Amino acid sequence: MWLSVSATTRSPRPGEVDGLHYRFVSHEEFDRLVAAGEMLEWAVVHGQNRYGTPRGPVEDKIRAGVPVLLEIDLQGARQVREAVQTMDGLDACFVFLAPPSFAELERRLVGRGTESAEERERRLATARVELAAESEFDVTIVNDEVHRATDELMSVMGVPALTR
Ligand SMILES: Nc1ncnc2c1ncn2[C@@H]1O[C@H](COP(=O)(O)OP(=O)(O)OP(=O)(O)O)[C@@H](O)[C@H]1O
Ligand SMILES: Nc1nc2c(ncn2[C@@H]2O[C@H](COP(=O)(O)O)[C@@H](O)[C@H]2O)c(=O)[nH]1
Repeated sequence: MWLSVSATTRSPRPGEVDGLHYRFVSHEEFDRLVAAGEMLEWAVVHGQNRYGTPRGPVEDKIRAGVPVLLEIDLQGARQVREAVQTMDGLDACFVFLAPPSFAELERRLVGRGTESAEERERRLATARVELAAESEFDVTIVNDEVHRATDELMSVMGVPALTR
């Protein structure tokens, strides 16, 4: 399994590494990637920053027969659903990763401590919109205990559970 590294115009949080967590790019570079058709999908997420999936590495992995995981928002998932329909023989499964409850989602976001109260409210508003779209997805996995949820995701993807 290969986890795609997204490009984003968001600034890195402490501890985030360019090329590992994201490719942190300027607005100009993001514009260039979009104009050159190098994004499989992209969206403005939480009404603020742009995030997108670089097309090349995903296509390389698919050609090599490696299952690819995209961790993207609802708008991106809708774009990928459209794109997949035009790609012969490609199989995609759309997984909705749900929090155990809205209160727990809020508690975790507060615990992460990376946003201002205003920014957090924006993210919670996005979460409400996304939770309302759960039925668009093929499978829901509840992110209660991280290792259990990861194992369930690996099972959906048909790959052996990660060794820990
Ligand atoms: N299963 C879990 N158990 C406990 N804490 C979790 C679990 N999953 C995620 N968290 C914590 O919740 C916080 C938010 O998770 P994450 O950073 O993955 O956000 P996100 O889903 O990408 O949401 P956003 O789009 O707002 O960033 C993080 O501090 C993360 O460590
Ligand atoms: N459409 C896309 N959405 C993406 C991509 N990478 C991440 N995301 C979404 O953004 C939020 C916010 O991320 P954060 O790192 O600022 O907390 C994340 O939860 C995803 O839903 C992408 O490539 N395309």
